[in-house]
Order: sequence, then structure tokens, then C-alpha cells
Amino acid sequence: MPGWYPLLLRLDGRKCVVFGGGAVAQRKTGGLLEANADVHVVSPQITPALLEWSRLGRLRWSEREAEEKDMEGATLVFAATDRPEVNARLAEAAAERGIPANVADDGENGDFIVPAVLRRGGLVLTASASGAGPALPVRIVGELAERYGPIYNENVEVLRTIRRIVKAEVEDPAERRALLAAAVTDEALAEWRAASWLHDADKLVAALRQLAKRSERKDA
Ligand SMILES: C[C@@]1(CC(=O)O)C2=NC(=C\c3[nH]c(c(CCC(=O)O)c3CC(=O)O)Cc3[nH]c(c(CC(=O)O)c3CCC(=O)O)/C=C3\N/C(=C\2)[C@@H](CCC(=O)O)[C@]3(C)CC(=O)O)/[C@H]1CCC(=O)O
Ligand SMILES: NC(=O)c1ccc[n+]([C@@H]2O[C@H](COP(=O)([O-])OP(=O)(O)OC[C@H]3O[C@@H](n4cnc5c(N)ncnc54)[C@H](O)[C@@H]3O)[C@@H](O)[C@H]2O)c1
Repeated sequence: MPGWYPLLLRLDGRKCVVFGGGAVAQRKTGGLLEANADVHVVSPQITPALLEWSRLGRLRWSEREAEEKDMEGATLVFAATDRPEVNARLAEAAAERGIPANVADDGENGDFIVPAVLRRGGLVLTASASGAGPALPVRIVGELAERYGPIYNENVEVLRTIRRIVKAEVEDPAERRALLAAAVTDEALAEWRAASWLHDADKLVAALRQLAKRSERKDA
């Protein structure tokens, strides 16, 4: 099994080429658009949803078969046609150009695979079976969606503010770590959502110290 390395890739405005226009191409394109990528779809036929995105100017569509020159300047390539030999040739051409390729019909031989994803604002939860297939990751992400509901959409921005203040106000690294850990319990997150005084550094640090003390007591 390959040694897959998980990461979050910045794709804003970067060219990503999707070869093929079926269900798989549509799903990969949807994920790329969520990441604000500059998506170029190359396929003689595309699904109604892809056509709609094309009409809305959310992607570029070349209505023809794949050509190697389509990948010039691309950050990622998705070989998602229904012809394995075409996908394999495209992956090879991408490799010659040093562009990582995802291969729809032979995922484990591509340079990267796409995990199942749940987005809650800036919180990104993913699961993968390292190419063994999507069934288990999709089940797990479904369970995470129930545990981490839409209320989590709001948390990441708040935590960014809290971290900035804690970094500025608290020097001791161990205390910082304890305060930031105390800031992300469900109890704390609910408090931040209700609080209008988060930017008041003194008040925030005092509240965090109290939360940290409480969780210390619970652990004892
Ligand atoms: C998570 C998700 C992300 C996404 O695609 O965005 C994803 N597949 C999803 C859906 C899906 N995939 C398949 C079906 C049909 C039902 C079934 O067979 O189960 C459905 C359902 C549907 O289509 O509705 C079949 C399938 N998948 C792959 C192959 C080829 C092969 O085995 O290599 C075949 C057989 C094709 C054939 O029979 O020829 C390959 C891959 N699919 C992966 C990811 C990567 C491994 C993930 C991992 O192991 O962690 C990997 C290796 C490469 C990649 O695609 O990156 C997305 C779920 C989105 C969601 O619902 O949330
Ligand atoms: N990775 C995954 O998640 C996953 C899931 C299901 C299936 N698959 C595999 O991916 C393949 C594609 O699945 P699909 O459901 O999207 O298929 P599909 O048949 O719906 O779509 C195939 C698309 O490829 C286009 N195409 C064909 N030849 C082309 C060429 N030379 N250049 C550019 N485009 C070309 C067709 O016009 C069509 O739009 C399947 O054959 C299957 O092996 C992968």
C-alpha cells in the first residue's frame, strides 16, 4: 500500500484540469470549486450540473477529447474519463510535466486520492481508506456530520481570534497550550458563540483560565 500523506492544499485561482464529464468528473469538480480552484473541464460530453456551472462561468469547458497540452500550467490533473487507457496516458503525461494526477479508475496508481469530506466553515473533516474505497470513509464522515453539526460552521473564526489574543497575552508555552485546549471543549465553544466580548483580551484570558482550572479539577 502506498504511504499516503494527508494535507490541505491551497487551490485558490490555480488551474486544475478535469478530463471527463461524467458523475466522477462532476464530483471532483464540485470539490475543486469549493476550494475556489480555476477548473478546466475537457470532455466531449458533460453532465447537466457541469453544463450549468460552465454557463454560470464557474468553470471553463472545452467540448472535445483530452489533449496533453490542456495540462500546461496546471497544479492538479484529474483523469476521470471512462476509458482506462486514456486515463493512464493522461496520468503519464502529467508525470512527465511534474503535475500530480488523480486516476478515477485506478486510484491507487495515481499520485493522490480524494478523501470523503465534511466542511463546517473552516473546519475540514476528512476520512480515507487509503484507496480501499469510499464506503467506510463515507460512513464515517456521515457519523461525523451528526456529531459535528452546522453549529460548528462558526467556530474556526472565533478560535483564530482567541489564538491571536492568547499568543499576545500569555508568554508561558505550557499555559498557552492549556488555555487553547480549554478553549475548544463543547462547553467553551458554546460560551464563545454567545459572547459579545471576545475581543476584550483581559476578559477572554480570565475566562480561559477559569475554564482551564475547571478541566484540571475534572481530570484530578
Ligand atoms: C470519497 C470519494 C471522494 C471523491 O471522489 O470526491 C471517493 N470516491 C467517492 C465515491 C465513489 N467512488 C466509487 C463509487 C461507486 C460505488 C462503489 O463502488 O463504492 C462512488 C459513489 C458514487 O459514485 O456515488 C467507486 C470507485 N472509487 C474508486 C474506484 C477506482 C478504484 O478502485 O481505484 C471506484 C470503482 C470504479 C469502478 O467500478 O470501475 C477510486 C477512488 N475513490 C475515492 C474517493 C478514492 C479512494 C478513497 C479512499 O479509499 O479513501 C479513489 C481511490 C481515487 C479517487 O477518486 O480519488 C467519493 C465519496 C464522496 C461522498 O459521497 O462523500
Ligand atoms: N474514483 C471514483 O470515485 C470513481 C467512482 C465511480 C467510477 N469510477 C471510474 O471512473 C470512470 C468514470 O466514471 P463516470 O461515472 O464519471 O463515467 P461516465 O461514463 O459517466 O463519464 C465518462 C466521461 O468521460 C468522457 N470522455 C470519454 N472519452 C474522453 C476523452 N478521450 N477525453 C475527455 N473525456 C472523455 C465522456 O464524454 C464522459 O463525459 C468509470 O469508468 C469508473 O472506472 C471512479
